[in-house]
Amino acid sequence: MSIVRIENVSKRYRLGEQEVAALRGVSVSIEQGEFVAIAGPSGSGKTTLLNMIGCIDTPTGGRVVVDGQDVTGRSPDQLADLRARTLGFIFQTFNLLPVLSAEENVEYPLVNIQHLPREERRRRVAYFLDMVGLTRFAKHRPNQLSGGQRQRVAIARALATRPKIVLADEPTANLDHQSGEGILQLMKEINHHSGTTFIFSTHDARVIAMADRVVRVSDGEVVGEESNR
Ligand SMILES: Nc1ncnc2c1ncn2[C@@H]1O[C@H](COP(=O)(O)OP(=O)(O)OP(=O)(O)O)[C@@H](O)[C@H]1O
Repeated sequence: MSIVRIENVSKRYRLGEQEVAALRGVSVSIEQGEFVAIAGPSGSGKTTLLNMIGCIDTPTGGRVVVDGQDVTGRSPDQLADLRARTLGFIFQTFNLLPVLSAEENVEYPLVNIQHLPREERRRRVAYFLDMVGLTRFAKHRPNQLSGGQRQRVAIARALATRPKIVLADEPTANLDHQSGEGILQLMKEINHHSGTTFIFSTHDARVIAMADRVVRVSDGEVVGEESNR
C-alpha cells in the first residue's frame, strides 16, 4: 500500500481578479521508505504539492490519501491530528524557535503528546541530537549555530515524534553546497537506516542526483519520473 497517493489533484489560487493554477491534475504515489525528490523550477508547484501531502492546504479537486486516510473533507482538527501523528516537517528557513536551545527545539513537538513521560522525552531528544551529530551543541541557541547545524536541529525535531513521513521543502536552499550535500547525505542515511519516508523539493541538480527517485514538475504538472537506484 502506498503511504501517499495523490490522485488527479488540482489547486487553484485566486489572486484578486486572477486565478493561478498551481497544480493541474497531478497524480503520484509514494511507497513507504522511499527517498523522493520533487524537482522543478521556481513556481512549478513543488511547495503546493508538498502542502497537499502535508495536509497544510486542501486541493481544489482530486484526492489526497496519506497513510491510508483520505484527507479530503477532513476537519482542521482531524488534519492537525494526522499531521502530528504521521508527518514531520523541515523548512528552507529552518524555522527554529530563536529563544530555545537546540535540545529544547527538538523537545518542543513532544511536549503536546499525551502520555509521553518526561524521561522518554529527554531520552528521545538525546537520541536524535546524537543522530544528527549535535550532542555537543545541545545547549546552543539557533543564532549560535551554523546554517547546516540549524538544519540538523530541524531534522532531529522532525524525527522526534517518529513520523512515517518527513516532508522537506527546499531543505538545502539556504545552505552552501557542501552543507547542503551533508544535510542530504544525513537525510539519506536516516532514510536507509530507519525506513522513514522522505519527500523533499529542490531545484538544485546536485541534490536531485542524490534522490532515489525524482518526480519532475513543471507548470503545475508532473512531466517525468526517474529512478536513480
Ligand atoms: N497562496 C497563494 N496565492 C496565490 N498564488 C499562489 C499561492 N501559493 C502559490 N501560488 C502560485 O502557485 C504557483 C506554484 O507555486 P509554488 O510555491 O508551489 O511553486 P514552487 O515550485 O514551490 O516555487 P519555488 O521553487 O519558487 O518555491 C506559482 O505561480 C505561485 O505564484
